[in-house]
Amino acid sequence: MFKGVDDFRHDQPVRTGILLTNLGTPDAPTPSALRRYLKQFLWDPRVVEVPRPLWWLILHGVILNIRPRRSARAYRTVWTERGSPLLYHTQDQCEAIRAYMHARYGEDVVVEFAMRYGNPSIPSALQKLEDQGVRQLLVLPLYPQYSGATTASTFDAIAQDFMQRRWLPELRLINHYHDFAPYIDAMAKHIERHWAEHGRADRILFSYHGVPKKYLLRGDPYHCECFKTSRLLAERLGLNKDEYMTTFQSRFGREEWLKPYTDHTLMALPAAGVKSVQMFCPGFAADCLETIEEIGEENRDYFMEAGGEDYQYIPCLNAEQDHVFALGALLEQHLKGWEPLAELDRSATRAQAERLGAEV
Ligand SMILES: C=CC1=C(C)c2cc3[nH]c(cc4nc(cc5[nH]c(cc1n2)c(C)c5CCC(=O)O)C(CCC(=O)O)=C4C)c(C)c3C=C
Ligand SMILES: [Fe+2]
Ligand SMILES: [Fe+2]
Repeated sequence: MFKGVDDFRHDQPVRTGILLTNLGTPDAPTPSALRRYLKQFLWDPRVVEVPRPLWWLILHGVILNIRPRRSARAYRTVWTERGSPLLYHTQDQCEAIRAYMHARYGEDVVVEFAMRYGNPSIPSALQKLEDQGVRQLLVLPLYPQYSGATTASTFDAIAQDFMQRRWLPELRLINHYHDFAPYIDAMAKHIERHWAEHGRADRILFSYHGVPKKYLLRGDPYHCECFKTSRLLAERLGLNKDEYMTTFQSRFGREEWLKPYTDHTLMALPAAGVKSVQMFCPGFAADCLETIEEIGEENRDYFMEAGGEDYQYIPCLNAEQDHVFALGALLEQHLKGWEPLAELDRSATRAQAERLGAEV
């Protein structure tokens, strides 16, 4: 009940909200759903840095007439009963992190997820959080390496939604976690488990989504952060320089992208005596079209046709427990400054977690 001018909304609990985001995926593996998705995605000036009148003509005149049908065919090969892999892995991650936070902070922290393009949209998730009384908002874009094309674009979408709102929450956006020790460790353990089961290969390739080379020349730190993740992961795994490589996948269009290219590298390796490879994608928090179909299938063919003998794809961390703990630790590090969570973190948390049965 409203009691006075200094007591506005006193009866609502003040909550901290966590918003997990990923890139997004079409609603269905059909040309019409792909057209809708690609139209929103490829019109984002953070993704395609081509001057607008010209890009509108290319997008509407060429790309949206060809690509939706081709991409729909690719999406059909990865689609499941639960829909797109990117969507259901993100759903699972959200549920696991919600359980993690609930065990520690009870009702004081709420967790939702959203997609930058497509559904569930960022505005719909922000509305859900506002409806739950969120006054402090921590956003974690599930991109370990920062890029303007991904992390900054997520910020744009939040800022655009905020333009329609009167009472903004406190906002913190996690920029990147490419060198966060628990994330490196979760990947290393995941790869070691694969080695324990399948043995090792001549070489392991760490393949990251590419961006046009001009983004690097214009100051985007993405390239550097990918190489740093690879180095830290290799150090943690005890790999020599000739036992691993960093490569870039998923080119789009004709211009030069970050090199070395994953596909060209795989075509050249057998002739250089590398007959077995293992592929891992440290930049993808969840398996999606670009990992399952492009790395798991398409690139396998390039390597085998060039004379390769053994090709293994190591899946992403998805909702694995070590990953959830790493992301949970990352979020908690960023929650620290926010009262009363700092208090809760020290004393009440343990008792609360016990009372709630510590689901995680
Ligand atoms: C056109 C330029 C593109 C840039 C730049 C780009 C950067 C970029 N993308 C990811 C992560 C993902 N991309 C995914 C799919 C995808 N990416 C592009 C284009 C660019 N990406 C397209 C056209 C598509 C759609 C699929 C297709 O038609 O080929 C996905 C998978 C989505 C899914 O539904 O499974 C992810 C994830 C990053 C991290 C990044 C820059 C660092
Ligand atoms: Fe992409
Ligand atoms: Fe692709």
